[in-house]
Amino acid sequence: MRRIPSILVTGGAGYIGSHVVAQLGEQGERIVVLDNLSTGHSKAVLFGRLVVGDIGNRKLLAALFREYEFEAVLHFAARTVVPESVARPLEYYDCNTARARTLMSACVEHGVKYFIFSSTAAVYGEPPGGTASEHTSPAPLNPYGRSKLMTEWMLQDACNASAMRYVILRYFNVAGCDGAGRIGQDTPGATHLVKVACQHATGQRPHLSIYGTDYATQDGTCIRDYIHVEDLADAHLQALAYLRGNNESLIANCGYGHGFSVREVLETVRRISGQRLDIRESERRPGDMAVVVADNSRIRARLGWKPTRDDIDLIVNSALNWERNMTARRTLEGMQCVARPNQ
Ligand SMILES: NC(=O)c1ccc[n+]([C@@H]2O[C@H](COP(=O)([O-])OP(=O)(O)OC[C@H]3O[C@@H](n4cnc5c(N)ncnc54)[C@H](O)[C@@H]3O)[C@@H](O)[C@H]2O)c1
Ligand SMILES: O=c1ccn([C@@H]2O[C@H](COP(=O)(O)OP(=O)(O)O[C@H]3O[C@H](CO)[C@H](O)[C@H](O)[C@H]3O)[C@@H](O)[C@H]2O)c(=O)[nH]1
Repeated sequence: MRRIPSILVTGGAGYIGSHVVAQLGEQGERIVVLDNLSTGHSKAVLFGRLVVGDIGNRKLLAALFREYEFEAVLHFAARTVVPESVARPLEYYDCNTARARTLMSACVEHGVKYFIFSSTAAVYGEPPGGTASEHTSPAPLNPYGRSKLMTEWMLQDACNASAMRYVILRYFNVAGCDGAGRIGQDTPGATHLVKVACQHATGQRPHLSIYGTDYATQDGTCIRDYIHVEDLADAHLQALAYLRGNNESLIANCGYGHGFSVREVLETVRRISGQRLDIRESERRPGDMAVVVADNSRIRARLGWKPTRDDIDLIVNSALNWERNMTARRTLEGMQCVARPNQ
């Protein structure tokens, strides 16, 4: 039987993966999404076939690789909540490292050409001076970052020993959603600042906390490099084109190269939403770094990546629109539930 040429996207029902699937689909790529729906949602998969299953399921992988000829694998599937990784480290090493190994092994066995891996700025820990370039030595401070760094190393070793090539993208702080409002960040238990601030501004959380106001920054709060999810999705399409262009494997940071403090982000959410925010100043969150910003010169030079949404107002606006739509949808679903018994 002739295998169907396709691209495999693991975790494609999740926040970032679903945005990449949308862009790949719009470009006419044939896609198979493999997702166990632990934090993802089937309705977020706008293109391609969704296979509900786990990246660690060897039998399922064997069946998929028998049916499809995967030219490339884009690997998003992971556990992603840092405090949870501290409390339950072995679950993170299992999902992010051990199961990734099972996936990689199937890729090498079946001659996948390209592997694009979702890594994280968390591999840098606290970069000296606050800015991380790909030359900065990785020094992750939590099990999440370590589980991703181990997978980077495993991927590099697997590619060195085979014909597979990789792009490892180290994302900084991802926020915002699809410009058309079809998909967004719907990850249960998300702890990301922009997400929780927009949830508060739309009445889904009673208050907000600033974790630490005594950092050595201008206003005492932590600084991060917030990147719009659609600019990040562009980087994946460019990474795929780069690998198809017969270029060598690459590690690249994905961030804008400048940051905003927690207070600046919250002030933006207040201004754009027009809502008064109930903000409480709390203790530092364990494991937080004062400043984490990307040196993005490599991704610009090597992938030709030119972000077009480097605007905190735009990021917050799109995240707010998503939360408003979600709230409206839930209200409607609630009304339908109430209406049904009387029908
Ligand atoms: N969100 C961020 O700010 C951020 C920053 C840096 C890196 N990343 C990385 O980006 C990737 C995507 O993150 P996200 O924010 O979209 O998270 P997410 O939780 O929304 O998406 C992860 C997806 O993977 C699926 N999944 C998890 N374990 C699986 C498994 N064993 N088998 C199959 N599917 C599985 C989930 O159901 C979900 O759909 C992750 O690898 C994460 O480490 C995210
Ligand atoms: O309710 C909140 C949530 C966050 N913060 C602060 O806001 C900043 C950003 O926190 P996020 O949780 O949004 O993001 P992190 O920088 O902790 O980590 C995120 O970005 C990292 C990359 O830098 C990793 O990829 C990680 O997976 C992802 O959660 C931190 O100083 C945090 O203390 C608050 O003050 N209040």
